[in-house]
Amino acid sequence: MAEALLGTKCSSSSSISHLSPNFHLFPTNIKRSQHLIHGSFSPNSRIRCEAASLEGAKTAPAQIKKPKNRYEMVNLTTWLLQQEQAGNIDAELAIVLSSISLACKQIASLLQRSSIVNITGTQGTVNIQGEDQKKLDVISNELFCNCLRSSGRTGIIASEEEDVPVAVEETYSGNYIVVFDPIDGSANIDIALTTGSIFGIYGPDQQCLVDMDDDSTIDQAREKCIVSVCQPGSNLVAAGYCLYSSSVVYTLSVGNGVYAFTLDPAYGEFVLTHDDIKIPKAGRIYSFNEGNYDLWDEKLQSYLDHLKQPGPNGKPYSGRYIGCLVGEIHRMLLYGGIYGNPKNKNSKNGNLRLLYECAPMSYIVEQAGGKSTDGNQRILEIMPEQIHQRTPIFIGSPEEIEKLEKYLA
Ligand SMILES: O=C(COP(=O)(O)O)[C@@H](O)[C@H](O)[C@H](O)COP(=O)(O)O
Ligand SMILES: [Mg+2]
Ligand SMILES: [Mg+2]
Ligand SMILES: [Mg+2]
Repeated sequence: MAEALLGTKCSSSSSISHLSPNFHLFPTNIKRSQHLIHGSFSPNSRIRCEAASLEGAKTAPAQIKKPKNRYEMVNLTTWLLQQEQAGNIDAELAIVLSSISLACKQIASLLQRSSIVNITGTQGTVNIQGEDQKKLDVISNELFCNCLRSSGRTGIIASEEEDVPVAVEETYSGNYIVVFDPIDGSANIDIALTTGSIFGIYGPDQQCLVDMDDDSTIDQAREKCIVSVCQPGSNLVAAGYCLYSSSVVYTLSVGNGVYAFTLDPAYGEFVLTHDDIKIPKAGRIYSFNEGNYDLWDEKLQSYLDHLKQPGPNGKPYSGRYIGCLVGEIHRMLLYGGIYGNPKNKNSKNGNLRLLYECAPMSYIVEQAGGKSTDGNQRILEIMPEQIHQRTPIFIGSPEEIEKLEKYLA
C-alpha cells in the first residue's frame, strides 16, 4: 500500500485510449440489468471483469490519531494509511483517493495561473448538456482522467464533460467506478472566484466474468458499462470535493464521517485541518438563486418569504449565493443553513446533475449529519436512468430541511 501510494507500483504509460472514440459509449435509457458488469474492454476483444472483495470496507470505526499540537500534522497519505489499517477502506480505494488529490492539486495550480498562462475563456466546444466548455473544463477533465487511469484502480469513469462513460483500457483497469465534475462553478473561473471539483466512487456490487464471444458487439459492452455507472448514491463507497478558493480544501468521506485537508502551498501537501466535521443542526443562511423566484411553485415561494421574516434574534435569514455548488456546500458544512436548486417553470429538474454533483454532495452532507432531498425523496435513493440526468435538490442542516419539507408538504 505504502509503495503504491508512493507510485512504485504504477505501470508504464501508453496511449491515452480513454480519449479514443472506441472507448466512448452512447447515452441511453437504462434498464437496470440483473448483472452489474465492471471491467475493462477494448474493441473486438473480451470483457475482463475482476473479482474484488469489498468485504470489511466500512465495518470498523476509524481510529484516527488526532494531532496533539501544532507541530504534529497528519497529511492525506498518512490519513489514508490509517483508514486502511482501521479496515475502513481497502488499499485500492486509498490509491484512487490519492490519485484524485493529485488531479486536484494540478487543477488548483492551473486555476491560480489561468489568466497568466492564457487558459481562461471558452474552448469553442459544447458539452453534451449544451454548456459552452471553458478551456479549464476540458483540461481539468483530462487531468482527472489521466490521474484515475494511471492509478490502475479504476475500471469506468463518468464525467460531466464526457458524452458517455469511459472504460479504462485493460492494462490500467481496476475495480472502482468514479464519477466526477472536474470543475464545478466554471462560470467563476474567469473572474477568479470560487470553484471546485466533485467526485463519487462506487465499487461494483456484483462481480462476474463475462467473455465476449466473437458475435458480441461493442454496443453490448457499452450498455454494460453504462449500467455499471447508473447506481443510486446510497451505493457510494466514498465521495468528496475539492474547494478552490482562498484555500484549497480536499474534503472527503469514506463512510465514517467527513474529513477535510487544506493544501499547504509551501510544500504541496494536503494537511488534515477539519476532523470529523458535523454540520450545525440549524443555520440561518440560505442559498437559492432568487432570480428564479417567479418561476417557482407557491409553496416554495412561501418558504422563501418566511426566511425573510425576523427570527427569534430579530433578524431574518441571510442570503448567500456563490454560483458554485462546492462553495455553497463547504460554507454550509461549517456554518449550517440550506442550499436549494429547485425545479422551476423553465427547468423541471433544476440545474444540477444527479450522478456527479447531487449524489456525492448528498453523501458528504449526510455523513456530516445533514439531509438532502429532491422535495419528495432522499437524493441518495434516486436510481439514475441517464448519466447526465438532473434533479432538484435541497440540502443542508437537518432542521432547515425538515422545516422546508413542512412547507412543501
Ligand atoms: O456551477 C454550477 C454548475 O456546475 P458546472 O460549472 O457546470 O459544473 C453549479 O455549482 C451552480 O451553483 C449552479 O449551476 C448555479 O445554478 P443557477 O444559479 O444558474 O440556477
Ligand atoms: Mg458545466
Ligand atoms: Mg458542477
Ligand atoms: Mg463542471
